[in-house]
Amino acid sequence: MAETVFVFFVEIIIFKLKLIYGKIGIINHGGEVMKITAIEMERISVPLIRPFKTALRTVDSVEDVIVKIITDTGNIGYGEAPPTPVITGDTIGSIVGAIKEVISKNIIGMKIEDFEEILIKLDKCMIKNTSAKAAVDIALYDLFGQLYGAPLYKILGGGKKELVTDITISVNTPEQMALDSLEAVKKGYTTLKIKVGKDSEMDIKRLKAVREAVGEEIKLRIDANQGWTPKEGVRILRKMEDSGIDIEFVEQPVNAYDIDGLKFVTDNVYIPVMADESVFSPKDALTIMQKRAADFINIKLMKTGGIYNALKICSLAEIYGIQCMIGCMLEAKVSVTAAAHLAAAKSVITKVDLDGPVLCKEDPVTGGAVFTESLIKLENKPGLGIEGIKTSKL
Ligand SMILES: C[C@H](N)C(=O)N[C@@H](CCC(=O)O)C(=O)O
Ligand SMILES: [Mg+2]
Repeated sequence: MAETVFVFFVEIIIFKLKLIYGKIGIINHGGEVMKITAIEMERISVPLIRPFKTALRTVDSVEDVIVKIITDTGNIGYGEAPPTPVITGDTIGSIVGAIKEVISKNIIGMKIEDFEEILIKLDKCMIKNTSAKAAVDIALYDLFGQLYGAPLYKILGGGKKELVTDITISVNTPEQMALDSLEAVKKGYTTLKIKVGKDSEMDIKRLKAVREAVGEEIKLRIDANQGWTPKEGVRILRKMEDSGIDIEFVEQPVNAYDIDGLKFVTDNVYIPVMADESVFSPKDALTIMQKRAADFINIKLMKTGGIYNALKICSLAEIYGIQCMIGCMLEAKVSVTAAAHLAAAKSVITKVDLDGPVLCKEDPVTGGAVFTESLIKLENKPGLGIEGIKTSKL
């Protein structure tokens, strides 16, 4: 414990020194290559304010792997990956195994200066394992920002410094969901993401109760997390339309692999449909866009394997004229900061579901973006601006 706290403070001091000396030109990365010398992994365990419940699972805490990419210049790039077995298939063990046994062996010794080469290596060195790849990709982008002394959103071409996120209301009884929604609105949230997909008749009652509680001004988006069959989805959504409950969009009404079923829902309701679990790779996104199987795409770094592939989905969405949401799993501030930088840089990302950090009881991360309920503010520090993380050993 004492050792972890010591390392934490030393990391903060090193970071501050780099900021000071970087500013007055003593550290000039202009001529440096920044070689990767090691990849270390630790973990964070953060209790949630309340249980997070979806049609797929119930979780009480964030249990994520923290990745630190160490370089010969003393710079550290930070990344993070949550185990989300029901969506990505990844566990703590699989994330750690993929990084230790495959990814590290492929990228240690490479230069951050040769950025695209490293990202291609990372993408190609193994299939699947998108959470492990995302954690490493995020740490690489952090270092890339540090190498050129600019915050990631600027490196990605963006100028926006603030975002507004929704907050998720877990699936519970209609009464409980109405109370939770009201509490969120009192905290300043203007958009709520309502979890449904468990018992279709009850879902309509849930939505009615929430709408009654929060009034007409609050935007409601719903997420069924694959909970309905295509016909069931159409029936429920039409009932919602008929009862006049205004819904911004519905996320992933049907099974992730049922693209025809997703299209069936999209074609048969007015409420716009967003693909979430159906889209991991840019190829998945392209299929959805070509088939017009959904109206929107939810981009999550843990599904794409990081920013490198997320950018490709953004480009496809620009070409096809499809708006995207940036989402997250149960993630703390490191990976959600990376997602916020991406969203700030891409105007095709018009919707934000980055509530991971505000669902947590504690914040183990110093630095990064500032999360104040619905408001996310990006800092002007190099890369992600992470200063230190209270971690424990794996
Ligand atoms: C946390 C975020 N608002 C969210 O709902 N993300 C996922 C589910 C994440 C999980 O189960 O860890 C989603 O389906 O959009
Ligand atoms: Mg979803």
